[in-house]
Amino acid sequence: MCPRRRVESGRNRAMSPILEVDGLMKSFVKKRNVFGLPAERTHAVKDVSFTLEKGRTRAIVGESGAGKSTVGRMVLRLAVPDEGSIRLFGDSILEMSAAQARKLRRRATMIFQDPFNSLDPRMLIGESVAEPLVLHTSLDRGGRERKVAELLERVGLRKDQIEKYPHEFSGGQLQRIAIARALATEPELIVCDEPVAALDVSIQAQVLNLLQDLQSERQISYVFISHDLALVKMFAHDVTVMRRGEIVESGPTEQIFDDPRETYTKELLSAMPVMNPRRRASRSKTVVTPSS
Ligand SMILES: Nc1ncnc2c1ncn2[C@@H]1O[C@H](COP(=O)(O)OP(=O)(O)OP(=O)(O)O)[C@@H](O)[C@H]1O
Repeated sequence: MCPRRRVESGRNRAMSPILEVDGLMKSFVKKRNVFGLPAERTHAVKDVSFTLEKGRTRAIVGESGAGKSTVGRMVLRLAVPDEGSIRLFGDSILEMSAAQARKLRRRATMIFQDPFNSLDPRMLIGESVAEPLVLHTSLDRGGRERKVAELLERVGLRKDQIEKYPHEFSGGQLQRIAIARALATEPELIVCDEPVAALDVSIQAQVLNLLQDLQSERQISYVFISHDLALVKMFAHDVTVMRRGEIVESGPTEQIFDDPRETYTKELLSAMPVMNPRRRASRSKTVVTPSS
């Protein structure tokens, strides 16, 4: 079911991070009193720090409500942390003006779990993919049409599908279209929030293979949010395990899967489905080594 991680060169290891997240805190109002003032807060993210290098993938894993999506949204300034700092491409995104943050949308973007919801049902596919080009580039109509055709072809769709609506596609095709749209401005970072969770198992591998190929071609970095450890094992170079807003453990994928330090990580791993239960005992020997 999972794509095979292709072996790449190790040259990125020594690179300085494109993303540095330090001491992030975020709470939400859970309940308000009769005067409308906050009475109870959810501490969604507590002291979260990690880095991500160019061309690499950091998975953020953990059970529902662990704070994974909130971290992903803060990385792109779609949510503002209460405390902490985020440096993206060397700049502090929390200190940027709104105009600078808009420019950042060219270089850093997001793919969501449900591609149908992330595409406007009333817009033709070609229009949806062209939208970021209208917003962020000076390409003229002809240039945009050529770029959209090239993007759709790259993600495995035909040019003639440009003039169709989202409801005419399968879930896997829609996620490919959402990826084409995300690629339009040639981003260097994509936050992928459960990008294949809504897809059939057979389609998950195809979409992840596409993301991996794009990473190899374009040196894109991914923050890969998932609760599916089997996919994370195949796809990520580094893993951050979260629970109740906090980091439990962080490290290279092979260390987290082969030699987890924390009880919670061990529990998560032991709950991981195994294709053939008789191989459970030897699972640690079958870990696919991510590129290093
Ligand atoms: N906009 C919001 N308003 C209020 N509470 C929120 C908001 N966003 C997230 N939360 C709360 O913050 C906590 C963390 O949520 P978050 O969605 O980040 O977790 P998650 O690990 O991504 O979960 P899931 O895998 O279910 O998406 C949860 O308790 C959630 O209810």
